Formats: sequence, C-alpha cells, structure tokens
Amino acid sequence: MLQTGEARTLRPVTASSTLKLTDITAKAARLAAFDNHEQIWLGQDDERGLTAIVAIHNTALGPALGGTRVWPHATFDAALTDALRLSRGMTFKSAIARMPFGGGKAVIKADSKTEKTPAMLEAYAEMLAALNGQYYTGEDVGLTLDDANFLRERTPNVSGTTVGGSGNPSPVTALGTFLGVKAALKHARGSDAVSGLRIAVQGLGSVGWSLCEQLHSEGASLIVADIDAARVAKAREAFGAEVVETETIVAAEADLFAPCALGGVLSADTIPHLKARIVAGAANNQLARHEDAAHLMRRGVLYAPDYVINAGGLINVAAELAPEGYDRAEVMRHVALIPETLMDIFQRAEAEQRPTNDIAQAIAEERIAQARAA
Ligand SMILES: NC(=O)c1ccc[n+]([C@@H]2O[C@H](COP(=O)([O-])OP(=O)(O)OC[C@H]3O[C@@H](n4cnc5c(N)ncnc54)[C@H](O)[C@@H]3O)[C@@H](O)[C@H]2O)c1
Repeated sequence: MLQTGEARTLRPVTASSTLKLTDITAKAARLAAFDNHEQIWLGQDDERGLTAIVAIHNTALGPALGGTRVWPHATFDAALTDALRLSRGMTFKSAIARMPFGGGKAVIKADSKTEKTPAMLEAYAEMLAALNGQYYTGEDVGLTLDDANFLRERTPNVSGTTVGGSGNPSPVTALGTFLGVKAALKHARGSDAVSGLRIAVQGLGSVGWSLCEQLHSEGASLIVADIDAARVAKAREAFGAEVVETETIVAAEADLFAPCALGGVLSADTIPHLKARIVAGAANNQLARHEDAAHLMRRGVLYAPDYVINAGGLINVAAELAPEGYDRAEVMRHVALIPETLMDIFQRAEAEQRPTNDIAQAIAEERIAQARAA
C-alpha cells in the first residue's frame, strides 16, 4: 500500500501494489550531505526485494534528472549519503550545461550481480511512475542499458534507452571530455594539439576507451591503467599504450591526467604525487573533498571540474526529453559548448585566483538563483 509522509504530489501505484513509499526528507536533514534537498523518497518492497532512495535536490531549472545507482552500501545512511551527494552534483551539472533540468539521483541498495531481479525493477518502475514526472532517471553504476530499457517499458520517466531513445550516452560523454581536454591544453599551454603529448588515462571502460581512441587518432602517447587486465592488454595492442599499475597512474610522468574510473582519485594523499600539470577526465566526483581543488591550484595544476567536462552524457539523455524530440545535431552543438564553458571558468579562476571548481559552482548557483527569481 502507498504511504506518504508529508503531503507531496504522488500518484498512487495500484491498490494491490506491495510498494511502500515514504517521504524521508525531514529525516535526512540530520545528515551532513543534506544541503537543502527538496524531496527524498524511500521506496520499500519486501516481497520484491527493493530498497530505493530517490533524492531530488533542486528543481528550480526543471524536473530532476539523474541516473540510478545499484550498489550494496554497508548501511542505509551510506546509501542515503551517496544519493544526496550525487543528486546535488546533478543540480550543478545541469545548471552549468544550461539544461532545463534540476538535480536528482537514485540509489537502489543491492548487489547488482546477485540481488537485482525483474521483480525488484518492476517495483522500482512503480516508484518512478508514482513521482509524477518530478524525477527522470537512466543508467548508472549497476544499472545497465537492459535494465533502463526494462524500466522504460513500464514508465516514461527513463531516458538514455533504446526503447525509442538515444541509447548509451558514453560516446557523447567521451566526445565532450575530449573537447574539454583540448580546451585545458589550450589554456595551460597555448595550443590544443595533443600530438606528441603524454596523456595518462585511468580507467578503460565505456568513456575511457573512447577517449583513448580519439587521443590516439590525434597522435597522443597514452599511459593507461585499469583493474581489468584484458582491457589494458587491448590498449597496449590497439594504441601502443604504456601500461602502469592502477596505484601509480596518478604519479605518471604525463602532460595531462584523465581520470575515467572511480571518484575520489584526487585527495590529500595523491595530489602531492601528481606530475601532470593538467587534470581533465570524465570520472564523477574526482575530488575527495571540495578543498582539494585549492590544493591542486597551489601546486599549479589546472583542474577541469568533472561535472563540467563530463556533461556530454547528460546533454544527450536530456535531449530525449525535449518537447520537440531527440535531435542529434542539436546535441552535438550543445556538446561543442563544453570547451567554451571550461575556457570561461579557467579564465575567471586565473583572474580571481580561485579554484576552478569554486568558479563553476558560483556560475551554477547564479543560474539557479536567477531561475528562482524569474
Ligand atoms: N558513461 C557516461 O556517459 C558517464 C557520464 C558522466 C560521467 N561518467 C563517469 O565516468 C567514469 C567512467 O564511466 P564509464 O561509463 O566509462 O564506466 P565503466 O564502468 O564502463 O568503466 C570504468 C572502468 O574503470 C575501471 N576501474 C575501476 N576501478 C579502477 C581503478 N581503481 N583503477 C583503474 N581502473 C579502474 C573499470 O575496470 C572499468 O574499465 C565514472 O566515474 C562515471 O561515473 C560516465
């Protein structure tokens, strides 16, 4: 049976549904990561094995948009904190990319390899439908394209599918990242040429591999690391890449470091070892702490804020939700603005002697405030 906490606009699922929805916004306010989230919903279905959190951070610019992560967090608070941090990041990512969407993110607390079932996803689709178009979702860690298609067949609040959609957004993310790498090179070195430069790429998954292809085709020398031995072997073969250990790639003798694996790679522990003068890659949440950007600046490292350079995928999935329908050429025009946005951030950061992520956040907050005032 559907149960709600405070009065929010929710559509009842069906009379026979075992899904229970609870508004946990007030409860979540005790957590450091809360940051004035507008709505946080807990979806529980014991029969179908679902524990899901949908966090809607800010809808000043439009309905919340952000993927669904399936991850076996050790505790409920860890899952909630993850959802809160990720959804806040989506608010800034959408605002800086000038998308008519707000920030949201969902976490399903489960092991995607052993606990994700069609019944669980059925229950989750009901949860998404009940949110009345306030939140749109798609792929993320642990939620595959097949899963997104499954959800999309049951609710319209899913994007980045092949059920009448544009499919995997990773190639568009990689293109935006490549253009962003060039912008960072132009700012730091006066030329955007990658030919002859040594570029270290951490993570050879969907985005990292595609980025390597583009860098290699323009003559960069690649240094790569991945926990997947088959992928690094393939990169050695395909690009003549130098392979290093996953622990040492941050310290590689490179002109530019492109993190394309997990978050938290730039920290008080790793930054002192960084040799590259530029960090520009696709991974989300690259900084362990917000203050780490200031540390990078003090060391003379130019940092391309992650949610600015990796916005290509978001631009692509958001385009599917446009009233006029998906337009590939429009997506490409929008992605081509990523380097301009980065250049603006780099120039302002230099002029004001402030970290690049402070400038990016200030621009995003300004846009949200303007939308609120309008
Ligand atoms: N796919 C997108 O469109 C998109 C959009 C925005 C941001 N991102 C971010 O970009 C990053 C990569 O995304 P993806 O879709 O390519 O993911 P993916 O899962 O396809 O690839 C990640 C790769 O990183 C490797 N890896 C994991 N831990 C590692 C470690 N410690 N050292 C080195 N390699 C490691 C994995 O083996 C895998 O090959 C993620 O942080 C993701 O959140 C992706």
